[in-house]
Amino acid sequence: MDTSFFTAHYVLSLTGIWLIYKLFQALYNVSPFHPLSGIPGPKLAAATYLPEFYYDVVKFGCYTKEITKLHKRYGEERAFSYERSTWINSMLSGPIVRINPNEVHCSDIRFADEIYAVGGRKRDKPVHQINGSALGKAGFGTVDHDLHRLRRIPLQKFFSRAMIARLEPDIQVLVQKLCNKLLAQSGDDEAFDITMAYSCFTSDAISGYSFGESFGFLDQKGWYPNFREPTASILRPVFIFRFFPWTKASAGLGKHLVDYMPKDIALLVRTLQIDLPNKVLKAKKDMDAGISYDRPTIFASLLQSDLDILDKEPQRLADEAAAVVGAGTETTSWALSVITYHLLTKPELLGKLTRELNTVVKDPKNLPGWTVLENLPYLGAVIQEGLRLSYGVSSRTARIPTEENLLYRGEWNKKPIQYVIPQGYAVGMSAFVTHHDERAFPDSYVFSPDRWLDENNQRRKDVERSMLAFSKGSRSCLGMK
Ligand code: HEM
Repeated sequence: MDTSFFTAHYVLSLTGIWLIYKLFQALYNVSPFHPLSGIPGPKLAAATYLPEFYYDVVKFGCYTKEITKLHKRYGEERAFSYERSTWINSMLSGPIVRINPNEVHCSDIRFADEIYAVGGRKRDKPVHQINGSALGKAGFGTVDHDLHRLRRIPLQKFFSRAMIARLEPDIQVLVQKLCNKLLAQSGDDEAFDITMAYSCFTSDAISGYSFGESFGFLDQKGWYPNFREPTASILRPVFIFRFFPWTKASAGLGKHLVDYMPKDIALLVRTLQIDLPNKVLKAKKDMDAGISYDRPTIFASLLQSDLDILDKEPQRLADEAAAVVGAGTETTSWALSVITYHLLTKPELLGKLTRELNTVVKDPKNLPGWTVLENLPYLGAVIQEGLRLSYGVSSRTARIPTEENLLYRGEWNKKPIQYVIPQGYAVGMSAFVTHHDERAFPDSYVFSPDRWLDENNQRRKDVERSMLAFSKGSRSCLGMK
């Protein structure tokens, strides 16, 4: 018998053993012995990752919509209607569903502070989720609670309200530049894509603040290149990375292939993989030579922090910087685009906002400070509504309570319900699901800033509590201010 027979036999045996192992694993996952066995949800999702794979990888990023349906399906209860003399489905939606063998999804905002806890309550990020990020060494992509905390502290100082307040004059200069360019363009008859304009603006603002030098996208003629499309392109394989983490190695090859990529993707890859690591080295050199700057860059702040020496290694700091660019630019520019779209298509809302702004803006070329603007109720409401309908991170973001079980108590269909989410298992929420909870946001697809204000034109704290745009707790957005 030849060696190819033995090789085929060996491969088939290994495949068989693997399939039997997977079968037993699936049986255990749906058995009463599994710690999540008490949580409602489809059996196939409890047994395997196949439904998530199908909706997120094959149908590309559709599992969130499917999760919305699961909340509806597993919240329905049959009740007899005496009026209609028939059985009907009642109950709005089930608050807790099992969406894969090791993860639970929640649609009840009242439970958010338990999931995304603060203080000493430890919350890891699930490895399955982090696998999707090519920035494993950034705080954003850190699994372990304690390590994440250490990495977050210096960034938290860098993005504090006081530090951001010092940035205000620079932002005003950029806003003026943006407005001048938009006004100049509005004279032309040609339509243009406002999301590109905002992407240029947010990239310039964040790079100027974080790296001491702006990318300069607003200075170029027109709006291209910018990082909007390239960011979408490099985020596309996220779901494949999640299921096949070894494919992430391909992300590191980018810098060797820049000469063969489309111009804008090459620019982003060069910035993230070549320019940012070089900036770290320069910041280190400057620091060693005793050179300091009026306003520190993100790298100088991290290098001067109490982080472990290994955590100050150039590639990790470059990952941290790339995470800030990734997390901050497209979220913010998309929120601005959503707001712009709704204001331009609803002149009555634009009129109301303009009237309010006119009470404080005497000269459009000399805008009042944020301390004045933040007191305008309708402006605040427009921003909140834009954040709600732009979702920020629309897909789910989960946490693992590593040292405590979480107890969900609620009342559904006038009956008390209770679930225990055992420690070590992931539980998450999605802005897309939460922001369309009709109990908190009636007619949730309608852009309606008034929902954020009460009859006295004051902010409605109860509605604000239902918002998940910046996530919550110890890993919430650092750029919120
Ligand atoms: C409309 C604007 C923004 C929205 C809606 C938003 C939303 C979010 C959300 C939902 C998270 C949590 C993600 C998770 O749980 O995995 C997050 C994290 C983060 N955001 Fe933002 N973000 C915005 C702007 C910014 C800006 C301007 C910056 C910085 C310049 C920034 C930096 C970060 C960082 C560094 C993290 C990771 C925090 C950590 O893991 O400790 N974000 N953001």
